[in-house]
Parts: sequence; C-alpha cells; structure tokens
Amino acid sequence: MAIVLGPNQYGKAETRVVRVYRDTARHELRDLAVSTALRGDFEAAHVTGDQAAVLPTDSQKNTVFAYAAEKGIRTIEDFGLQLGRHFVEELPAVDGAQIGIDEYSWDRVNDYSFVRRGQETRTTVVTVADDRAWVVSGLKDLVIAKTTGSEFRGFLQDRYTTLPETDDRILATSLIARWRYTGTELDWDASWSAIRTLLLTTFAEVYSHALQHTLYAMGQVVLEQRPEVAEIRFSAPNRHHFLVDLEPFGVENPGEVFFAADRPYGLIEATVLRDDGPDPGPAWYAVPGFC
Ligand SMILES: O=c1[nH]c(=O)c2[nH]c(=O)[nH]c2[nH]1
Repeated sequence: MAIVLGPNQYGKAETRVVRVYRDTARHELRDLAVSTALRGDFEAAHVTGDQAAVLPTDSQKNTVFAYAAEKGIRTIEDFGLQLGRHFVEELPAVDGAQIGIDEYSWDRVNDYSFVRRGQETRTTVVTVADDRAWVVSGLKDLVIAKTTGSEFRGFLQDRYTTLPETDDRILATSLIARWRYTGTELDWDASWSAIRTLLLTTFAEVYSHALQHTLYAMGQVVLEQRPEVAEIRFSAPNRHHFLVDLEPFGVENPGEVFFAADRPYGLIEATVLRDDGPDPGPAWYAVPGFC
C-alpha cells in the first residue's frame, strides 16, 4: 500500500476589495469578495514540505488589490479572467486557477454615498403595561457608505496610538437605529419612510468629522423634523476601509483601492433626545444593542 496525495488546491479566500472610481465628482463603487485557488504540481509542498513552487496566498491577495488598481474592475467576469490567466501564465507549477467572486450591490444616494441593496430590516418593539403603550420602531442592517466627505483627525494620541489622521476616508456602517414615538396613533408607514429618508440623506450630505458626529447629525435632523419622535438611539459598527499600500508593487493608490476589514470594528453608539420629551417608561427595557 502507498499513501499518495490526491486532488488539492490552495489560495486566498474572500479578499474584500473595494474599488472606488473618483475621476469625476460622481464616484463609482465596486465591492467584492475575491477567492483565488491555484492547482498544479504542489506535491512537494505537501509531501516533503518544500515550498519552492508555492506562491503565498498573501501574494495572491496582493495581486487582487494591485489588479483592482491597475486593471480596474469592469465586471467581475473580466476581473476573474484576468486574475486566473495571470496565475496560470506566470507560475510554472500552476496549470489551473479558479477565481470565485461575489459582488455586493450598492444603490446610489448622491454622488459619493451609497446604500447596500437588499439588506435592511424594519423593526418595532411595542410595550404595553397597564393602560399605557410605547412604540419603538427602527431599522437594522442598513448598510451605508460614503466615499468622500469624511475625516477623522484631531483625536487624542497616547503612547499606543498609531492611527494616522485622515481628511478623506471611506465612512461605512451597518446601522441599527431605533426611535421612540411620543404617541401610539400615527401613520406608521409614512413616519418610518420619512425617518429612513432623513437618516440616509443626512449621512450622505453632512460632512463627517467622525461617525459620532454623523450619528448626532442624523438624530438631530430626525428630532427637528419629526415631532412624533421623542428619542432616537443608534448602534453603528464602523466598517473600516483601509487604503491598501500598493507602493511595494510600484502601483499608485490615490484613494481608489481599499481593504474592507471585517473585525475588529469600532462600535459607536449614541442616543439623541428631546430634553422635554415624555418619559420612556419601560419602552427600552430588554431592547438589545443599546447603551
Ligand atoms: O469615526 C470614528 N470614530 C472613532 O472613534 C474612531 N476611532 C478610530 O480608530 N477610527 C474612528 N473613526
């Protein structure tokens, strides 16, 4: 009996690359998860441990970022073909490559702000106690991003601070918002839609000094324009988009190619309320996700 290596492949799974086209004031956004897998003669890598033929998965990831910058992403099919051909043509041990790409679709809010399609959920929590009732409605998983109009600087620096200041970054979050109504007789659909629109347009249009600043601005507008709302609470994970350093490959990256990080993430939570609003009673009791 002999033990032999059977079918095998290796690569980098789900490289989260965001490509921004910012040649005009009307930005375009492409948001992908790219998985590469290489096949070929990798017997030595497994059997004797010799990695001479193995292009690291890290390099495959770098190739995805560099190609996003240099070749651009016209369609995921074109992008996959370019990557696959590159690996097969350039690497002697590789006789096959499989590139899997998922693309996340975004709808436009303004020239540089976008909302992810088909993600969000409308919510309500109704509390009834004795002869009273409270309604807390909201939304969750509203994924929004702006490709400019956002900075983060002037922050406190201590000996552990390495974050560079930035005056132009991608700001993105998967928003949870819940608002408490002052009453229980209302056109709920109309109110919910109007508040959602205010949240979206304020996120898009108000220049952001930080996610904290954006949340407050959104809450302020809702309370100013919707008298039926007493209070609004936000829970907003900061979905970090890190500019990829492509200099080692001689490729420029003027705010065009980003790594969309998964974890860890900043979690910014805030309440904005009228100081003369009605008592919340037990409206928030056991409602998850808020400070
Ligand atoms: O909008 C932000 N608020 C923060 O508190 C923070 N902290 C951080 O590292 N990046 C950011 N961004």
